[in-house]
Amino acid sequence: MSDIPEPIKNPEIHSTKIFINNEYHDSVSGKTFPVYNPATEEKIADVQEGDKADVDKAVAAARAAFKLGSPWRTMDASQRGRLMHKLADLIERDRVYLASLEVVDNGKPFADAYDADLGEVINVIRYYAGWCDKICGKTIPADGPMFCYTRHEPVGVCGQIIPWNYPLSMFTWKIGPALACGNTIVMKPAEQTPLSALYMGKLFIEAGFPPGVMNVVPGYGPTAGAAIAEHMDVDKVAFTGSTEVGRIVQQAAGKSNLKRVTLELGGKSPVIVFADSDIDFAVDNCHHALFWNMGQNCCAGSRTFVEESIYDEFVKRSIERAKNRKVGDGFQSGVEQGPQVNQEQFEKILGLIESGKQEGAKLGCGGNRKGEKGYFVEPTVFYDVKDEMKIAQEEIFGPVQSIIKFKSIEEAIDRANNTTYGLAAGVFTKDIDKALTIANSVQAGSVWVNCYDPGLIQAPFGGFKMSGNGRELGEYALHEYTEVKTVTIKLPQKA
Ligand SMILES: NC(=O)C1=CN([C@@H]2O[C@H](COP(=O)(O)OP(=O)(O)OC[C@H]3O[C@@H](n4cnc5c(N)ncnc54)[C@H](O)[C@@H]3O)[C@@H](O)[C@H]2O)C=CC1
Ligand SMILES: O=C(O)C(=O)C[C@H](O)[C@H](O)CO
Repeated sequence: MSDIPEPIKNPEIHSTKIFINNEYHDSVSGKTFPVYNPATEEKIADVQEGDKADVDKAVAAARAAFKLGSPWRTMDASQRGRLMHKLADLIERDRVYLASLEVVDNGKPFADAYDADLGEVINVIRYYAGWCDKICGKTIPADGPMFCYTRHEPVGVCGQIIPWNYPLSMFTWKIGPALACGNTIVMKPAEQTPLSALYMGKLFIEAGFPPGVMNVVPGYGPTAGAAIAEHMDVDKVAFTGSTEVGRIVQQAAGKSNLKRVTLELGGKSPVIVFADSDIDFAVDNCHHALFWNMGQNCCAGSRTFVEESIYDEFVKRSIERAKNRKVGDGFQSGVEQGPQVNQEQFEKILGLIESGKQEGAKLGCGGNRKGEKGYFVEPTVFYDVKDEMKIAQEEIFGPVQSIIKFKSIEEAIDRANNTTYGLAAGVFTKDIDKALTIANSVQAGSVWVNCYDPGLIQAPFGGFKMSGNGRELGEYALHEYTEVKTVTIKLPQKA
């Protein structure tokens, strides 16, 4: 972890308006919506509420910016890279402010926001800045007297709908590859956490991006989000969030203009711990795999499978670790866990904890709200969890660990795969054969061996099965933001 500076405990809110064409606008309807601090339940700001009419304006701006001959379309790719590096410089300059904004808006601990989230944000933009002038087509040895080559062209106007768990990280996972490939963007941040995305508008202006390349429309899902997914002039939509809404977005694309769709959805990711692993190391990693970011992580290790012979000891140590987890306001130093993002998530989690108790899982610790104010949940560990229990099947998205016993590797693989999800998986063992057997057998977009979610921005991330479509991060994400055009030229003769 880098040195963590002092946070700004009461960050001034600079941007609450809709960002279109490098200007801030009021909503067409005149409506606003409130944004709350989940640690205090107090209102932070009223934000302009975007809806279809605002999305139409943003799409028109993005379309104009994408027009052939526009400054963005005629800009050298290397210059796009320089703009992105400038944007990363400005985020670095404002890192403490942006991290503080994430704390008041989302609730996460400042040290995590500053180090992990903002660190990732800056790295992602720099990584994709480097790609801008390295996105190449191929020359193809086609039959006949032909000169055949491909161009990797930008898709066009990209709608991007993001969640609240990593407001600025998810923003940059989406804009990084989209900008590197030369697209224009209409972004809808989550209604719970729009503030950092709106502030980014200022940095886009300062970095020198042409108007209309980046547009941010805050608002609700079924209105502003749906307007993007259904829009006839949006060429691609990228979505991160619940599987339920992912399905709606894909249907909306199918019913409108068949826009390209990439989806990064929920998970119920297994972590398989074999008896030969270093038990303290495995306990600590499985703890972080689940409790990181208050459990609000699409790839949270939410089914901890532990081999029978070490099960009791593993459970005992996991409970001790969870009991020591420091919960509190994200601005307090040393805090590991802040509040859940809002009342809806808080109630969903408490409801699932209740179902675990009712269905007979054993409660090792936690199980309740913490304190009287703010959406804090006690770090909770269930053991003797059975596969058919709701807590082992549904995405909880909260600080609730479920520890499950297994006997053989074959059984562990079958049970790990017995889910509609397929986002990630972890394995802890010192036996390379076991590690590779699991890595080759689990249905998951990412498999981590003796680590969990190391956050490698150079490597692709995405889901098998109902955890999504397409890949984010790394070189793979570039394929999701380009159309391949084949150009064939007839030659007088083959030479
Ligand atoms: N994969 C992930 O990282 C995430 C998973 N989730 C899961 O989803 C559950 C519910 O959380 P929500 O915030 O309700 O997720 P959600 O899927 O409703 O929200 C994600 C984004 O989708 C937008 N949205 C909602 N309805 C839409 C629609 N009809 N058309 C277009 N966009 C729409 C929202 O405004 C937000 O920007 C969580 O408890 C968790 O299990 C939630 C957030 C992130
Ligand atoms: O929750 C999500 O949607 C993510 O993709 C989160 C990533 O795993 C990552 O930890 C974000 O920093």
